[in-house]
Amino acid sequence: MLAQSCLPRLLLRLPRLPSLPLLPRLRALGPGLAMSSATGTVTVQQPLNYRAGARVQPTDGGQLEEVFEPATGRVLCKVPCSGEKEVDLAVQSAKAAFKIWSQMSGMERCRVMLEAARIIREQRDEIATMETINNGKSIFEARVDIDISWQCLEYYAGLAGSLAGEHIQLPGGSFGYTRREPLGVCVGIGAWNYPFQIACWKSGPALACGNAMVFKPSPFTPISVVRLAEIFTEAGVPKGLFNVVQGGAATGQLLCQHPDVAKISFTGSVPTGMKIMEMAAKGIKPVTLELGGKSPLIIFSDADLENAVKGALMANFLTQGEVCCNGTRVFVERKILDTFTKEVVKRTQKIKIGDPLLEDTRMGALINRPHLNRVQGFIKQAKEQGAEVLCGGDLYVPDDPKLKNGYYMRPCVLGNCKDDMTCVKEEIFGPVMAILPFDTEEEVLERANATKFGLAGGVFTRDIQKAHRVVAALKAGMCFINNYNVSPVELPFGGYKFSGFGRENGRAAIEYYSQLKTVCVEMGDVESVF
Ligand SMILES: NC(=O)c1ccc[n+]([C@@H]2O[C@H](COP(=O)([O-])OP(=O)(O)OC[C@H]3O[C@@H](n4cnc5c(N)ncnc54)[C@H](O)[C@@H]3O)[C@@H](O)[C@H]2O)c1
Ligand SMILES: C[N+](C)(C)CCCC=O
Repeated sequence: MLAQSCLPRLLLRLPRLPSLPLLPRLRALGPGLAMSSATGTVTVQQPLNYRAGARVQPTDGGQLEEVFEPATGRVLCKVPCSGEKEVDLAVQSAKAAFKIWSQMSGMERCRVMLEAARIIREQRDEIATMETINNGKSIFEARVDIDISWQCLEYYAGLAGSLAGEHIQLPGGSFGYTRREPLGVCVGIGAWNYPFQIACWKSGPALACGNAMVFKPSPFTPISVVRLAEIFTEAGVPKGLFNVVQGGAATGQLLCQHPDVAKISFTGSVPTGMKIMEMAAKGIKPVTLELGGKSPLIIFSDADLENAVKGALMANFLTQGEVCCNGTRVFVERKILDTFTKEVVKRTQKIKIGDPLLEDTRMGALINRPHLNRVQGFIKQAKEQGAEVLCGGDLYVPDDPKLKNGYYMRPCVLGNCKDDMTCVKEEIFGPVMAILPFDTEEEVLERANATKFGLAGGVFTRDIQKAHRVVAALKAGMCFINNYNVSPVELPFGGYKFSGFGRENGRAAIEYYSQLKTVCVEMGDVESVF
């Protein structure tokens, strides 16, 4: 399914890289990860904080967070949460590197970032393997994530050399100009569904603009971002430009409240986003919020059915459905409801679930046991409220004994859904699609927009006017016509309403990682009022 739709566009334009000999490939995983390519065999021993160009143990590491391998339920490592002292050391390290990096020309920054992109590309399979082991998504998808990651750094490297202000003529030969300047030390806080990619979506524009960064990944997925930090150092950024602190809410709060932090870029849930915004308000810090969603996907009866069905699966089942912009409310024009539903169910049942490191797996394990239970709870409640489970929704136990404690479930399609059901209103963040029939364009738009969220939306139709009319009326930041969940880094991504504000990717992100200085130049004498 994925191979036929988004991948050619994402990948085929890339020239092939020569494959690397085995030893450098293993070394590329970093000294901390003794890795074979098999699920259930990994150990992580080295420190996962990164400061001043090296892996470090936090000076005041507190509580230990267990990190799981979702495919097996094994503990991969225990990571100490960073305290106030470690957070301060990371910020000071970033502050020192900022002085050097911000004085470099855009072209100099471009070269370093291109080298980082090249290294990621070269080590794509190894990084994807780490991501799969720690997140549970299929290796097939993780490779796409890593491709999007290095493309993001390449894109912002390209912009770094052309960041510029304006020249404005004023009367009498006077003039003004603007300078686009970096903000300083930016904090990135990430969610667990796209650990490496989120770190690149934040560090790419931040570093291109001349900022430094301290990044805190989710405590569930602390592993791959440290590799990104090492790659930046190998590529030639000043030591301390990109630092990693590990921890959960308490560490995140210390970062947000640190007086030397100039900006916060957050990806995560709405409730945490509210707290981040409050902390940012107290420090008058600009903030980017990439939050959750419950996005509509509208299928009109004139759509190409084959594409619409593929689009609905793309909109719901990538990364086990743990995707912020998923089109989980699938509105289907009543005329094609039965045909569409039958086909969607048929293809959903064929999705290969299991060991995420196997090449033919298309759905791996959910992030952890509590989250799997939460998703199961939504399905139970949906049934109680009258929805019909058309397929899946139950736990899946793979035959392979080493996977028996992994967090697997069968992707679920719900029929007989109503707009006021919990499964239709709340973000489930799991592989659960709700199908909702509609009759008219006006009606479906009203219903599609009747949500507090506004991250994404999609429409499938062959009618070009209708397609553009519908997306213009959707109150969502990222809209798709005749596809879903493709993510070219050239396009800005971000939400409306409770889904947040600010943008990642595209030129637009530059606005959120820089500030504008205006310079007014007098060419004549001062005409004083006094
Ligand atoms: N819009 C997007 O681009 C996007 C992308 C991915 C995920 N998401 C959203 O993220 C959510 C799932 O991710 P999650 O469960 O990791 O979210 P979460 O809000 O629980 O945690 C996100 C991050 O915030 C940190 N954090 C938690 N409390 C904090 C606090 N008080 N102060 C500072 N930091 C704090 C966490 O440790 C983690 O690193 C979903 O709602 C999903 O839609 C959005
Ligand atoms: C790469 N995707 C599929 C567009 C996901 C973006 C990040 C949201 O969770």
